Order: sequence, then structure tokens, then C-alpha cells
Amino acid sequence: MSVTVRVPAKVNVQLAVGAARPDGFHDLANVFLAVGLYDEVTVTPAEELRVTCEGADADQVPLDRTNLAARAALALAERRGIEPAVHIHIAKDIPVAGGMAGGSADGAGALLACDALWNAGASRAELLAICAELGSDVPFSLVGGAALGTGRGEQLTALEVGGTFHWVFAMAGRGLSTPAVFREFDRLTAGLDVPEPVASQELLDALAKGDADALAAAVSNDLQPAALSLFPELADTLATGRAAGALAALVSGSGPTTAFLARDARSAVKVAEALEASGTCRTVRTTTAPAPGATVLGGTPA
Ligand SMILES: C[C@@](CO)(OP(=O)(O)O)[C@H](O)COP(=O)(O)OP(=O)(O)OC[C@H]1O[C@@H](n2ccc(N)nc2=O)[C@H](O)[C@@H]1O
Ligand SMILES: Nc1ncnc2c1ncn2[C@@H]1O[C@H](COP(=O)(O)OP(=O)(O)O)[C@@H](O)[C@H]1O
Repeated sequence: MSVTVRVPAKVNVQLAVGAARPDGFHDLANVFLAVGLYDEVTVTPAEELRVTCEGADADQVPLDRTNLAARAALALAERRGIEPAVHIHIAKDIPVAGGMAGGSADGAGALLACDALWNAGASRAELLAICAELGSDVPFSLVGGAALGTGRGEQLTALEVGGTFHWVFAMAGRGLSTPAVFREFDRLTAGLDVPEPVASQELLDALAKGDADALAAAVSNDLQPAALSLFPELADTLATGRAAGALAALVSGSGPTTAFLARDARSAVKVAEALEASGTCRTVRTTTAPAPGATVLGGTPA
């Protein structure tokens, strides 16, 4: 018997970042939107814990116990006092170290899949608590849709989304480390008064109405200057998408993936073609949002 779970990537339509806390994390007002790029995580009983990965970025994914999917399986097994004897296979379509929460998606996916495989019967609240221990972004990968994340991003409030948004994503030739981008944020804001992070009401209203123009006017990412400081070439990618008619162009989370909001599917294709022709990025994907959270696709019998 095996169980497969499909989990979406995310873009942060607002990422307001406060000053560094004593524990090194930053308080956030993090408006997550799940987008239609997915990893699939399959778990199958095995002699011992083992992780494999396929996909264009597979060589950048750790296959030891630091993999977030392995950590999720270990966390659930420990709570239930059972052996984590499982083969976790990740079919990876979300870029690695791209600011789209691919590792978090695999953590949430493995957790949900192991819960089903082992008949562990974890409640939604227990699953969310384990997700929050694994990483700030992991709870959102479980729930999907759109949500406001406060605290370090792990305390979620679901948000209403009143329509479909068209997005184009440009993947960069290399990754960016999330801690390094937060450190650069600290360096760039040293000596400045960093305000408390607050969600923008205009942005929440735009999401609720499904209004792409209003959403484009309201998107913001406080980590973007830090990501651009570490990866200046991203400015060319952003300019290319804007010139091709994107309503908004921003760095996704800590980057370096860049995200472009388009008015409709036709405009998204035009933006994607311009990005592909520009040579300013590695690959380009078009998709829509919101996408559902981690979903069990089904299993195969023993
Ligand atoms: C920036 C965001 C935006 O959604 O995502 P990515 O762009 O990386 O996908 C997240 O805050 C990333 O969340 P996640 O990748 O789960 O981070 P974690 O494993 O919890 O933390 C990794 C490191 O990032 C920094 N960190 C993370 C979250 C936070 N609120 N403050 C921080 O300072 C800390 O240096 C921490 O040690
Ligand atoms: N299942 C996983 N998939 C991808 N990366 C993982 C995974 N588990 C751990 N990692 C580590 O997490 C780092 C961040 O990866 P990822 O979650 O893809 O990016 P981001 O935090 O920018 O959204 C990677 O460089 C890798 O070392």
C-alpha cells in the first residue's frame, strides 16, 4: 500500500517584516497565496526511512534526515511511538531554494501521507502543530488557499479569495538561502525604526474581490531589497515582466523566483514569452491561484 499527497507552492502577496526578535526570527504579516505548481509526495512501507527525489532540481534536494519530508515522518512516528519505516518519494516540480516553499510543501505532504498510511488519526490541530515545529511556512502548505500568517508566519487566519488570479513565475539560475536574506534585511535596516508588520486592508479587500488591478496596486515584499542586494540581476527579470504588461512584478518571498501578476490568461502568456526570450531567467511557468492545500490523491493497495 502507498499514499500520494499533492502539495502546492506559494507566493507571498504581502510580506511585511518586523525587527529581529530575541530568538532570531522576525515577526511577519505574511499573506500567503497557494499557486498551481505542485510537488507530489508518495509514502510506501519500507525496511527503514529512505528518501528519493525526481525532477529537474532533484540533485539540490538533501536525501538524509534533514529533508523536511523525513523530519515530518520522524516527528509523527515519535509522537505515536512507532518505527518511521517508510520510503518517501518526492516528485518535485517546485523550484528548490526559490522562495516558493517547496521544502515546506514536502514536509506537509509527507506528514499527511504518513498520517494516512499509518492510520495515525492526527487531528487537524495536531497536524498544524507538527507543521509549525518543522518550519514557519509549513502550516500554510497544509492548508493552501490564501491565509494571513502572523508570529513567524505559522499562526494562520484563512482569507477569502473572490476569483482566479493569473501568475507567471521566473525561476533563477541559482537559489537564495532564506536565513541569508533575513540577515541582509537586518543589515539594510540596521539603525532604522522597523515598524510592526501589519496586513494591508487594501490587499485583503483585493483578494476577497478577486480584483487583479487592486491586488497589483497593493502587493509588497519587505524582503525584496535584501534579495535584490544579494542577487542584483533579478532587477532585469522584474523589468522584463513589467515591460511585457505584468500588472505587478515582485520577488517571491525570500527569492530568487520572481512573480508576475497578469490581467488574464492571454496577458500571462505574453509576459511568459517575453521572459523566456529575455535570457534573464532559467525557466518560466504560468499558473493560477488560489490552489488547494495538501490533498491525498489516493493510494495503491498492498
Ligand atoms: C521567507 C518566507 C516567506 O514565506 O519563505 P521563503 O521565501 O523562504 O519560502 C518564510 O518566512 C520562511 O519560512 P521557512 O522557510 O519555513 O523558514 P524557517 O525554516 O522557519 O526559518 C529559516 C530561517 O529563516 C529566518 N526566518 C524565518 C521566518 C521568520 N519569520 N523569521 C526569520 O528570521 C530565520 O533565520 C530562520 O532560521
Ligand atoms: N524536501 C525538500 N525539498 C527542497 N529543499 C529541502 C527539502 N528539505 C530540506 N530542504 C533544504 O531547504 C532549503 C530551502 O529549500 P526550499 O524550501 O525549496 O526553498 P525556500 O525556503 O526558498 O522556499 C534547500 O536548499 C534544502 O537544503
